[in-house]
Amino acid sequence: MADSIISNGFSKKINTSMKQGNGVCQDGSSSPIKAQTIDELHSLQKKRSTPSTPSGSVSSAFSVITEEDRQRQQLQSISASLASLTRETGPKVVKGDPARKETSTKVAHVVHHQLGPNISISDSSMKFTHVLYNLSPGELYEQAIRYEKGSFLTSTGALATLSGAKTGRSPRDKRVVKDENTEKELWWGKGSPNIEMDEHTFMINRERAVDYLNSLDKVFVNDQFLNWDPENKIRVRIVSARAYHSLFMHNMCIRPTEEELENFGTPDFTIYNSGQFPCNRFTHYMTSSTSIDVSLARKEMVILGTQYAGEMKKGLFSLMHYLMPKRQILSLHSGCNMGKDGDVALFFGLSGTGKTTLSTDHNRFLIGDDEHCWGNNGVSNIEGGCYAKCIDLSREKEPDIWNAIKFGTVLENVVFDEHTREVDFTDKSVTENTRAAYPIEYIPNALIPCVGPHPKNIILLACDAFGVLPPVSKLTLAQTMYHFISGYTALVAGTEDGIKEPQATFSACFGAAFIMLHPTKYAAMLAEKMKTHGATGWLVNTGWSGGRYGYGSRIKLSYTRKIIDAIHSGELLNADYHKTKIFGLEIPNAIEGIPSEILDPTNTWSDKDAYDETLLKLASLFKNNFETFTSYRIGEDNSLTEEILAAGPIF
Ligand SMILES: Nc1ncnc2c1ncn2[C@@H]1O[C@H](COP(=O)(O)OP(=O)(O)OP(=O)(O)O)[C@@H](O)[C@H]1O
Ligand SMILES: O=C([O-])CC(=O)C(=O)O
Ligand SMILES: [Ca+2]
Ligand SMILES: [Mn+2]
Repeated sequence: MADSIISNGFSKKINTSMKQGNGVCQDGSSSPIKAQTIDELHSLQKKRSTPSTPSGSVSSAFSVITEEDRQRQQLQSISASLASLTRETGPKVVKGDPARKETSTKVAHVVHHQLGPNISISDSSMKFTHVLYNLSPGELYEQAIRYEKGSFLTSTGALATLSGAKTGRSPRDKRVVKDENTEKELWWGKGSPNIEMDEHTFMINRERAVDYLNSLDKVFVNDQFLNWDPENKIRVRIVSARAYHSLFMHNMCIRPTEEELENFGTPDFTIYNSGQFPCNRFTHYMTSSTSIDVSLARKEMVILGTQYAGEMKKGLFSLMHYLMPKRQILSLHSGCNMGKDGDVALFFGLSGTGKTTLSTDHNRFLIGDDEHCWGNNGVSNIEGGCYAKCIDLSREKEPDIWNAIKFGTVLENVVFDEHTREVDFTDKSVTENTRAAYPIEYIPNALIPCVGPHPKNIILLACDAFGVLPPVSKLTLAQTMYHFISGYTALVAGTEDGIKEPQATFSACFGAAFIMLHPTKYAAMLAEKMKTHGATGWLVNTGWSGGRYGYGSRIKLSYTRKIIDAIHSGELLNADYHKTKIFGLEIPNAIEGIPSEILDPTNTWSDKDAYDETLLKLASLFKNNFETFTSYRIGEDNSLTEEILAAGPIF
């Protein structure tokens, strides 16, 4: 009797002896533990999480399937995702970490295969693939720290990771299957991000990725959602080999509730991330050891040869750029926030121009920092998280982003102190593209669910390293379209001998790398929506002022924030303006809190000839870039097209 241990692990013996106070000397004043052995103690530590749907016969009157059936269906669905198409059978999948004896012995949920008489059994079809399904951040931290080199806890609790040889996306290795449908539907050829491949080659790469995943002891599977608009939610499954990838997507996609997960069903789209494993250079179409392949017909994406997690995020964004316009919904590479009065602003811009920095605004509600949809009911965020640049991040200038770097956040490619684990955000030793991926609710004034009414202001951000664009200008609808289609920014690329010249980048719709249809399709939708809802367009230069890179300096973030405040408040809508030469931009004469002279670049450049020369140079770059679009029609008739052409630089 005395040593009977009841099933939940509590020892009666210890409990009774404690109550009786039998005079035995006990060390310390705290109450003794309810276990007799170390193993018992450890078993007390972890409470099993209960499924929110009661299992077994109790609920059978209401639920159609039992918990056990549901679990089996879920594993079958995962096995089907991982099926080798040549062997026509899915791997044996089992839930749990293979390193844990308790889980690996419970192999009751093995998927049953119907092996036909002609299908030979191979070694790989005999082994188990352990599935780590929708793990929590805590579980993923442990997996990363134990098994992935370069994973460390930083001083604020964020997980530092290394993305490997690739620290940015590989747009020249992004391929899309061209078949009879996509040949007609998608944008192909010059300027298009869609590099073609045939279906057979896709299958070769898919098989390579799936075989790689099945050769592992364990894979991570995330079932999550895209798009906060409930009517246009997309279910995605991400199969990956690294805890880093699983945690990144946990943060970046919308996290399902327990109930939503139970009813998840078959995903609308699946990513196979075998990024540690290269593609085969002898395979047709391959030009490097990296390939990121999309098949819209199969609703699948395969990643080989790059571990950069942004490929998954932006691969899904490309998918949305295909699916949403089919439903008359515009997909946008933009940040989005909302004021207390419900005024919504969109922030377009290429990488590094300020979408995340400026949409994260302590005085406004954050709807999202990077990817949105604009439909008939308003805007919705596609994602469940934010992806901020971290280089030179400071607590003073960007407090909300700084504070979001805590437990659960993935910190990519940052450098930290070996001992204190404090991150040095100025260190570019690994890359300049250091990043933090965190759930959107880590920003205190995030609006959940992430949806809002129709936008009032459309802010086009350009980081102009030539320093000739004004800090802010008000645009006509035609000018907004011209600059939207141009998608200009200029960054600084270092050359071997140390001379640093600004490099103009034009990327249609401020995200040519992600669009799937011709840019004019998105532009026409934007024009129509801006007209219908009376939105105003603005061009904001978050780049250089007072001279080009090397002479002037980047405009202070605090000034840009004041400019943005004046747009939101309506102050700028009714301000006095004057027009610039060549670009014909309307510059406000004054803005509260900003020295007026900085608003017009003709004041800030000390060398006026250099200014004129640089302005002309940029204008001709715009003109050359726009040439490819002059033959396309935008909107119902030709009038908007002509207006847009006339809204470019004139010289
Ligand atoms: N005046 C300014 N306005 C905006 N950002 C500025 C300014 N000056 C410096 N910055 C810096 O520029 C960077 C803007 O990066 P941000 O993360 O907002 O880019 P993004 O547009 O979201 O790009 P991506 O699509 O790649 O995520 C930040 O590091 C920010 O601190
Ligand atoms: O995709 C990435 O790596 C980062 C990003 O948001 C962009 O480039 O627009
Ligand atoms: Ca961003
Ligand atoms: Mn982006």
